[in-house]
Amino acid sequence: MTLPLLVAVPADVRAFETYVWHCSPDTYLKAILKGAGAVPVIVPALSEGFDVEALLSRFDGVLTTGSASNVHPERYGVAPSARHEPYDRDRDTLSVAMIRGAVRLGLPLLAICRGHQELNVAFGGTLATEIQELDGRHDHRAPELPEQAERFAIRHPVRVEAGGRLREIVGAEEIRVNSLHRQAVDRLGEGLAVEARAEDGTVEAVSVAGAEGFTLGVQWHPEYWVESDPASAAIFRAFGAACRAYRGS
Ligand SMILES: N[C@@H](CCC(=O)NCCCC(=O)O)C(=O)O
Repeated sequence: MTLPLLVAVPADVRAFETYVWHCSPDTYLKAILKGAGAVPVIVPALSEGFDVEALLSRFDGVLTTGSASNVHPERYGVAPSARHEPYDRDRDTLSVAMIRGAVRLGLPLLAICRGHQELNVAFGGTLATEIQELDGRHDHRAPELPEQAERFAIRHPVRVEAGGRLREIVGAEEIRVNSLHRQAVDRLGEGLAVEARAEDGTVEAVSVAGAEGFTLGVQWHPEYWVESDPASAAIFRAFGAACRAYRGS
């Protein structure tokens, strides 16, 4: 029997009906299955109760998802304000630990949107909030439309840096991406390399320079169109291949 590839996904913590849930949107889980050929495993945000790096030794990759919640600004030395809310501090704790552990172990890491921001913070970087209010910046928030497919519609170009990991994956100097965020990388984390930028300079993708394993953070959402958009499919294919290679290593 061949053991399936397993990808760890840190849960969000949400209150719903009369319970607190540890959960993750199905679009990421389906993209891991269909795009990377791996089985997603949601890890509850209870990392005070277990050794995260020991847990990661049971996995072949890590994917950190997007979320409407924001990384708590105290994690990057900024005083909290209503402009940084809503928070999910248990998600912060688990996700940052999984990111650092994955990079240390050489475990493939794909970090998406909030996950991309967590990657930057995990390496000592900072985030800007409400970037649409900053001079010269575009509005990167989701359009206020009812249909999810309209909110996640592909709508702006990003320039892919020459010679980087992402350029190798997508094979193009420009791709078009979707955008559903109001925060973004401000000061780049120690040892991170910019892999793509939007026209307004927003950092849209990063990698960990010199990392042993596959590491890619993207501000957009390749999971949403993984079955129809070539660049999205290429990202998940490369992540899956890295997980298979890691399993074989
Ligand atoms: N909260 C952060 C990260 C944004 C993000 O992960 N968006 C995912 C989709 C959220 C939605 O459905 O609205 C930020 O705002 O920058």
